[in-house]
Amino acid sequence: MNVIESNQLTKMYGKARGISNVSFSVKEGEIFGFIGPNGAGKSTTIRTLLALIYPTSGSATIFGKDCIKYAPEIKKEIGYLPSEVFYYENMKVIDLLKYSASFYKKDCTKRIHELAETLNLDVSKKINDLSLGNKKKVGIVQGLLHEPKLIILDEPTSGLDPLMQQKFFELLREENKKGATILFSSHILSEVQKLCDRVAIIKEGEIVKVETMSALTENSYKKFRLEAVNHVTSEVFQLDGVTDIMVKEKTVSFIYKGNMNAIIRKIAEIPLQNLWVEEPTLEEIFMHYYEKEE
Ligand SMILES: Nc1ncnc2c1ncn2[C@@H]1O[C@H](COP(=O)(O)OP(=O)(O)OP(=O)(O)O)[C@@H](O)[C@H]1O
Repeated sequence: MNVIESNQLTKMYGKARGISNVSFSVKEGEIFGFIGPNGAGKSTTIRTLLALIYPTSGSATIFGKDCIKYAPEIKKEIGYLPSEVFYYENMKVIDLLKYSASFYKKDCTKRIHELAETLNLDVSKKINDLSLGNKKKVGIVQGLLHEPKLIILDEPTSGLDPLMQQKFFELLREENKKGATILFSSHILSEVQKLCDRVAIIKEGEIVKVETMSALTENSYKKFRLEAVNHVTSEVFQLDGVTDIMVKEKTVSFIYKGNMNAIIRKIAEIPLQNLWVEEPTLEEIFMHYYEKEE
């Protein structure tokens, strides 16, 4: 079953593009990454799914129900951590969390204290006195205290130190093992790689690619780097499957996907000093997608 299904979702801010024709689905039990540079449309997509803003056209379902029409009902089963959190500064953390819990029918007291302990959050403090990272932790506890079936996180790690990020990821993996589906938006590739099963890449408001993490990182792409005896030009490497060519005097690098024999034959035409064949970093793979349609 698909927990989220977005169908040609479009949001215009007046004449300005928010997102256009965004279609993707998140399966039950998945940790799904949503990745793209600043301004790509991640928050707009998430806010539309949560009915915090309304789509200009297109539609989406969550748990099989229209996300706008059934928003109040759907939201009871969602834990949401927005990219920026704002609180009543004078409140104590515990009072804020109890207030958040009061919107749900179950008793969340035990879970609040478990989560606070895992994240080293002192719930007796006033919001005012918390650092940025600790405020973020309040948001995390708030998002998870009712043990939601779907967790939606918009750039959740900003402000968390590396150790806390690790704890937070462990927490998310535990929730996922217990059955929660997770939508995780980020512009940090390495953290998406650590956590997610599948990823959608969004660029300038449009989904460029949806792919499993393993397919993206494992087999298909190779990075070639070679040092020729003489100067070379990029024309030599105009071959199907070659992208991201960079030439600097006698050195050439490019990303290749395709038949290995074809590229090796091409390289063999050039007198070489040295040759490296490497796994591209996730950055290089993603840059390739970002740039592809320009
Ligand atoms: N309230 C708004 N009014 C007008 N334009 C907006 C509004 N919110 C977002 N936009 C525009 O919509 C586009 C998508 O923005 P969005 O915040 O969804 O991107 P994002 O991928 O979440 O980026 P970031 O990581 O920087 O938050 C951007 O061009 C942005 O300027």
